[in-house]
Amino acid sequence: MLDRISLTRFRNHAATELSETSRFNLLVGENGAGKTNVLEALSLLAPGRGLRRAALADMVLHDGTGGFAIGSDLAQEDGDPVRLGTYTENEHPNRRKVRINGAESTAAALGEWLALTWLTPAMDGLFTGPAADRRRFMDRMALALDPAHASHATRYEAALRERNRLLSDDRAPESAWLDAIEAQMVEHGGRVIAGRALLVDTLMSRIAHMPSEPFARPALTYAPGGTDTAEALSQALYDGRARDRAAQRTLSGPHRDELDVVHAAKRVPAAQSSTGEQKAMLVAITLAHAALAAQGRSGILLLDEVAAHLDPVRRAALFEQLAASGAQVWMTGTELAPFDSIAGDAAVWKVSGGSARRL
Ligand SMILES: Nc1ncnc2c1ncn2[C@@H]1O[C@H](COP(=O)(O)OP(=O)(O)OP(=O)(O)O)[C@@H](O)[C@H]1O
Repeated sequence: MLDRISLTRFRNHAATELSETSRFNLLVGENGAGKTNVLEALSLLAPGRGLRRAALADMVLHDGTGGFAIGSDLAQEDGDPVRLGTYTENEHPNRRKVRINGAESTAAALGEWLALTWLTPAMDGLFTGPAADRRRFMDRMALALDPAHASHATRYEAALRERNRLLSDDRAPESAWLDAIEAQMVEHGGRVIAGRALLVDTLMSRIAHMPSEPFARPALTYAPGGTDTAEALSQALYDGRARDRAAQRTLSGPHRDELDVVHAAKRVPAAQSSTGEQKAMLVAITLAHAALAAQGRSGILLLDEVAAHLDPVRRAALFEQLAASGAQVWMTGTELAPFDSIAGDAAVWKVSGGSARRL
């Protein structure tokens, strides 16, 4: 469990400290108060770019001097808490540094301590938006099963850009060059394909054990972009050279993957389900992911404006599942009322103007 969370010059928080935290933590306040900023700060205690995928330089308090700093104590069952911290410095506003127990460390090392999962309003369009968002969603979740997944995805993308550049060049590309680039794409793309397939299988086996009511249970299918193994990718790239050169881009590979999501009971694609059903399916995926991510690590769930958007029955079911999940939960809302049933057991802060007051 995270405790003694401090935000220094982070977004609109000049100096905010949250201590005596609980399993359930509620941040309530008006729009623009700085609630999501607290969740974003927590999300930076994990590898990656945080829940807004924003540039680090944008996170420093406007008009402030120096970088930002985020710190927290991670309680241990036996022994002293582990001190986790991440910060930027004035000279390098886009480079983040990490300290664990005071010693310089890496963002990847944070992932060995904490398993962070989040659901934010920005994800509401996940099923209806571009496939690239769903691929990124799969890749972020796949990190829970293979910490190297992100690096394979990045290196595949880099090789893909290089192949596309060669294909769109006026001169015909040398086949030796294509051989070398395709070898890179196969090495990393093969891992991306395997990682996404394993993720979807693992999520589905967890979702299958969830009650089908009151949440809409989603059925997830990984739909590879033409190739479902490294060997098939290798062959498809080789066979597709002439076709891809005519198209001036690579037409098959994991950059064309899809994540198909269907409302399991109604057999309706998630993209055609109601807003509330889509939210409920996202909640189910988030809970399944949180459970698989937390194995051997402390699970932290960040739910931004989720509770108020569910009807009372689903909200009660959400709280029940959260309680059973074992994760530390951070939720935001503009009012306390939707949290009435759990507020008595929760740590509650009123957030306003970039500061937080314990209620
Ligand atoms: N780098 C920054 N420095 C200062 N303020 C910032 C910075 N980045 C964002 N803000 C401010 O933070 C506020 C938004 O905070 P946040 O998104 O946490 O609000 P919220 O409480 O979650 O609100 P809502 O209920 O509307 O989602 C905005 O007023 C925004 O201008």
